[in-house]
Amino acid sequence: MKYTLEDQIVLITGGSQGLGKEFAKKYYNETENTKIIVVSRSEAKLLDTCNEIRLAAHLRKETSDEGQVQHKLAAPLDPEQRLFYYPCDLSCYESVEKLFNVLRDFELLPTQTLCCAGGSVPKLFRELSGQDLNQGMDINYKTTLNVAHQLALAEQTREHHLIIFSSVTALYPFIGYSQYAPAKTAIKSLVAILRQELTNFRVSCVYPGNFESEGFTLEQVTKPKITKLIEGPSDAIPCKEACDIVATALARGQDDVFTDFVGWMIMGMDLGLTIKKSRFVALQWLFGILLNIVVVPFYLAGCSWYIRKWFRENDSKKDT
Ligand SMILES: NC(=O)C1=CN([C@@H]2O[C@H](COP(=O)(O)OP(=O)(O)OC[C@H]3O[C@@H](n4cnc5c(N)ncnc54)[C@H](OP(=O)(O)O)[C@@H]3O)[C@@H](O)[C@H]2O)C=CC1
Ligand SMILES: CCCCCCCCCCCCCCCC(=O)[C@@H](N)CO
Repeated sequence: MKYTLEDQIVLITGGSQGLGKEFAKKYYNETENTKIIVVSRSEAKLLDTCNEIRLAAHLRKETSDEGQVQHKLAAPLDPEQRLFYYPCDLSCYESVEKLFNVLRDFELLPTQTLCCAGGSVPKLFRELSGQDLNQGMDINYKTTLNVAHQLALAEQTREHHLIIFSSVTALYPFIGYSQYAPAKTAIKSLVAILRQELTNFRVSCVYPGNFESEGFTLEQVTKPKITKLIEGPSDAIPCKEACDIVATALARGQDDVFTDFVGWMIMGMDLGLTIKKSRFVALQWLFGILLNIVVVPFYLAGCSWYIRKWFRENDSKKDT
C-alpha cells in the first residue's frame, strides 16, 4: 500500500499541537482533495489550530474564503471544507465509539490514521503521582488502542494505513521515563499483533527521538538531569523536520521508522521475534548484533555507574 498525501481522508489524533498539527498542516498545504480530521481533548486548542492553518493558506492566497469557516465536525457540513476538528478524550472507549459513529454519518471514515496523541511526564518513579501513572497509560496506550480497535471494526475489507507513534524509549527504557516508556513498549507489542491480524491494513510504527513540540517544552521542565544526560545524543530536531522524515520514510515503504541516527542504532540493537521494515535494515541488523556484543555491556555498565554516582551526589545535596 503506497503512502500518498493526496486523495485521502486522514484522521489525526493529537492533531491540536506538536507533530500531529505539523502533519495536519502538511496534508492541508500539500494536497487539494485530502480531507483532514484533527482530534484531541481541548476544543479551544483544536479551533485555534484549524484557524491558524486555514489563515496561513489564505494569506498565501491559496484559499479565497475570508469569512468564518465551520471547522467543527458537525452538521451542516460545508462541502468545500477539508479541515475539521472533533474534540474527544480518546482514552475513553465510549467516546471513541461516538467519534466513529460521527465519521460514519458524514461518510468520513478515514483511509489513513495517524495516532500522534501521547505525552510524557518525566520524573523519578517516587516523584510521580497516582494520576501521572494513570495518564501515562491512558494518553499513550489507550488512545491508540481504542482508535485501532474502532478502525479494525469499521474497516473489515477496505485497505487502511494505520500509522502509530511510539518512541525510542520503547526500545531503550531508562531512568526518568517510568510513566511513559512502558506504555510506548505496549504500543510496539500491539503493532506486531495488528500486523498479523489486520490483513487489509498497513500498520506503520514510528520510534521518534526527541523533537521540538509543545509537549517536549513541557517535559523539559520536570525532566531529571540524569535523563537529559542519557538522552543527550538524541538532540531535539525541529518538529517540521521530524514530520518530513516520517513522511519520506513512509513513502519509501518503510514501516519501522526512526527520526535520527541514534534511533536507527537502537532499533538495530533491538533483536527479537518481530519483523522490521526499516531503512538500511540489513546493515542495521548487522550493526545491531555487533553493538550488542561489543558495546552494549560496557555502555550499560557505564550507565549504571553514572546513575549510582548521580544518586549519591543528589542524596548528599539533600542532607546538607
Ligand atoms: N516530542 C518528542 O520528543 C517525542 C514525542 N514522541 C511521541 O510523538 C507523539 C507526538 O508528540 P508531540 O508532538 O511532542 O506531542 P504533544 O505533547 O505536543 O501533543 C500531544 C497531543 O495529544 C493530544 N492528547 C493527549 N491526550 C489525549 C487524549 N486523551 N485524547 C485525545 N488527544 C489527546 C493533545 O491534545 P489535548 O491536550 O487537547 O488532548 C495534543 O494534541 C506523541 O505520541 C509522543 O509521545 C515520541 C518521541 C519523542
Ligand atoms: C551502544 C549504545 C548507544 C546508546 C546511545 C544512547 C542514546 C539514547 C538516546 C535516547 C533518546 C530517547 C528519546 C526519547 C524521546 C521521547 O520519547 C521523549 N521526548 C518523550 O516525549
